[in-house]
Amino acid sequence: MVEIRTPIHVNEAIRRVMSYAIAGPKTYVAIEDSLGHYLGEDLIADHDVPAFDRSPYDGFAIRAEDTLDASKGYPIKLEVIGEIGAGDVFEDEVQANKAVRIMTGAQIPNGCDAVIMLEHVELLEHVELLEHDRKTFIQLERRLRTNENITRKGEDTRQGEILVKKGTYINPGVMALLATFGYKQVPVIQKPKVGIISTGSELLTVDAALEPGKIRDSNSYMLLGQIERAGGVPVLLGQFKDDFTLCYNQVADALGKVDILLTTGGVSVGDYDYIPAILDKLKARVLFNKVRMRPGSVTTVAAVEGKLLFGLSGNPSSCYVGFELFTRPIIRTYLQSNHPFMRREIIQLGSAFTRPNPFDRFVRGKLQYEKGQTIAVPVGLDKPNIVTSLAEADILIMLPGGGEVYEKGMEVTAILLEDQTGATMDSFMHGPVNY
Ligand SMILES: Nc1nc2c(c(=O)[nH]1)N[C@H]1C(S)=C(S)[C@@H](COP(=O)(O)OP(=O)(O)OC[C@H]3O[C@@H](n4cnc5c(N)ncnc54)[C@H](O)[C@@H]3O)O[C@H]1N2
Ligand code: MOO
Ligand SMILES: [Mg+2]
Repeated sequence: MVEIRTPIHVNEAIRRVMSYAIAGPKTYVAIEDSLGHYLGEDLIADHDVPAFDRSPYDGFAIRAEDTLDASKGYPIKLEVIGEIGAGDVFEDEVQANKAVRIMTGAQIPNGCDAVIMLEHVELLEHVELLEHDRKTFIQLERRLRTNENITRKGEDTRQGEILVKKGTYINPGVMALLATFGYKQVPVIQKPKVGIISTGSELLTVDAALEPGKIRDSNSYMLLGQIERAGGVPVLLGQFKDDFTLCYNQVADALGKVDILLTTGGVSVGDYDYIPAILDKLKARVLFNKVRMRPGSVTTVAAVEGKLLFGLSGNPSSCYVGFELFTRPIIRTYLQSNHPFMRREIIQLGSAFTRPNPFDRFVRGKLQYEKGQTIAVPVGLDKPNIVTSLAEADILIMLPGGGEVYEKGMEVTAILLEDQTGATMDSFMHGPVNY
């Protein structure tokens, strides 16, 4: 007798998986290696930025009050008493009617409260004076306000501000902040090790020549990319033929080596689909083995020895979708991301789906931009065994199950696969459109 499975709603499946989510520990990486990690502590400004008043231009630091009488046709003259490059400090207090030549980024000398750009002054050299007594003057024909052209201390940020919250994805901008505040070593959340086991006697290695009845294992490498995109460290544990003892031993052994384990294939009701029996023998707690979704309805998730084991479908598109919906938020929660779920947006559907489906559909699609409108365009054939559609997909178009048909131009929800901002569990499950 073929086992009859009871399908559960996608949100219920997510809830069950998330009840086993754990947070990973903190560790440190060199700032050079921090891109793509999740920050392990709040990044708090420990000093003002900038830490001193500085010049935004190459020009002359002056005292605004000395320019009160300047106007078009009525120039005033200031004596240039020195020069400061970025990184240098002018030690003396600047007195009335004096100016200091200053470069962009240099600290404003004491006594000065405005900067005039090089292009806005005329430089006068008094050659009639003796060589050793030569003086330089600038002439300007406009009045400057106090603090004009000065980048004020603390303008960018103030000491004590939380600039980046713990659990934020480290992008190049966050790296700039880490460097600004002297983080040679960056506190990050340790990335989870995610093991991949491919099952199937039909599978060939990537470098093998095709043989009758066989296919190359594409799921392992697809999952490798998905794990990295989610922020985990993929661990390829091999591909195994459909042999119960062999697969059981591999799975049991792998559980000790990784934080999260993924298997692909062998999860349905076929004669050689051994994953359910392996879970049984491992005494794993099966959270679900059928979800009201297409593709990926056979996705099975179990908890064993405190770890989650994701029995993903062998069909490439089903495997892909099962990972994104259930494994990705587990990886992101491990990374202590504040937004472990994928962002969803309401977008216009690019083509019609006129055959109703009782299950919720997650159609591979891509964002297309037309005259200021964003359109969710399905890519490739919408079948679970399809691999080619995955290359173009940057969204999953959600089409809720039931009797409904979907016309071109209707508003639907798209899940953004490449976005790093993410979403909370609540906004993912109950966003603007329910499914
Ligand atoms: N009688 C039933 N048959 C099937 C059902 C069902 O409910 N009743 N469910 C179907 C659905 S839906 C799916 S999805 C698949 C799930 O199959 P399995 O997870 O058991 O996977 P396999 O049988 O091992 O393989 C399915 C398919 O995928 C190919 N495959 C497997 N591994 C890889 C890999 N690493 N790289 C690329 N392609 C892979 C494999 O050759 C098969 O074509 O079951 C349906 N059947
Ligand atoms: O699990 Mo299957 O992918 O629903 O097609
Ligand atoms: Mg099967």
